[in-house]
Amino acid sequence: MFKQYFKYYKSRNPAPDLRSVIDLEKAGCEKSVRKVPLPAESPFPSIWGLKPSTDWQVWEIVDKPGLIIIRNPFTSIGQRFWVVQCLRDYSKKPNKSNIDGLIDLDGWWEKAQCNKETAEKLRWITLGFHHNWDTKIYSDMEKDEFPCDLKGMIEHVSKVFGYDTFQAEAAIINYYHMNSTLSGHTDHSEINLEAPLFSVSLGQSAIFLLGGHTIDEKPVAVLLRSGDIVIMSKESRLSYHAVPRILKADSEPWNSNTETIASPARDIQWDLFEEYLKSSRININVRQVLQPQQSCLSDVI
Ligand SMILES: O=C(O)CCC(=O)C(=O)O
Ligand SMILES: [Fe+2]
Repeated sequence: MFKQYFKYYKSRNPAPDLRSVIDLEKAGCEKSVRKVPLPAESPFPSIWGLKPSTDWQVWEIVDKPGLIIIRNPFTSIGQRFWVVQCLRDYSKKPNKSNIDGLIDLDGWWEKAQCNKETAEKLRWITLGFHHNWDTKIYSDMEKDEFPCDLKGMIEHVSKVFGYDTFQAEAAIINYYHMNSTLSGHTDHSEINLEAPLFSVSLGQSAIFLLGGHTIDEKPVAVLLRSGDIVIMSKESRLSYHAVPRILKADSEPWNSNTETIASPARDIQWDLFEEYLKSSRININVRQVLQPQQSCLSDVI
């Protein structure tokens, strides 16, 4: 069932009918989603490029309890900040990437300016506890410091939802281009599977499929736009999911209200990042690995 839907949405010829994709900006999605209220008097201010949480619009997919979507809670400058971090800063050692051994990661962003092929070669990097794609087992030996800005932003979001003890300990940054897909999988390598998973979309849009705990369950398809944050919690934490298609964005929230974008954000060569973003989507996928009482994997619980 899951695979059939993946193939359907991936297909170029014939192109899929997108009418049953849940689009939070379209009237008619009310039956598929319910609004999640946040505390009215939120003590959470505007930081990390996010608007104050009182301005966030939060939805839960009715058929997939625990699948929460925050509709772009970022300011325009906030989106730009995280794009720059993902392209220029996190793409440096000691972070690991799919281009290790092929291209010097430290020089990737500079090289990417002159060569589109080099730009498109970077598909993922890992931060903190490095995800091992072969064994799917995290290790204390394969761990680097988690960037404190990303930790700050994600833990801020987690607190708004009452996950006061959530610790951002591992992240995968996925770099997609217009023909990229991510096939169906579950994320189950973490010791702590009660902690939710936070997933930030930037740049071009995507169809996100979320099924159930087996591949036999019918998935829902949701349109994710730049800035949207998906939280996979509760029943949805261990559900199959995939990205069968990248779609051209119908708006560029990283460019709205740019007159208010002051230096130093103006000083960085934003046009280079903007060029990359025209045909790319970036996804920041953040997890807690350890149980609250653990300080490393070898701590017995
Ligand atoms: O790109 C996405 O929205 C999802 C990425 C994902 O599922 C993963 O990195 O495990
Ligand atoms: Fe995933």
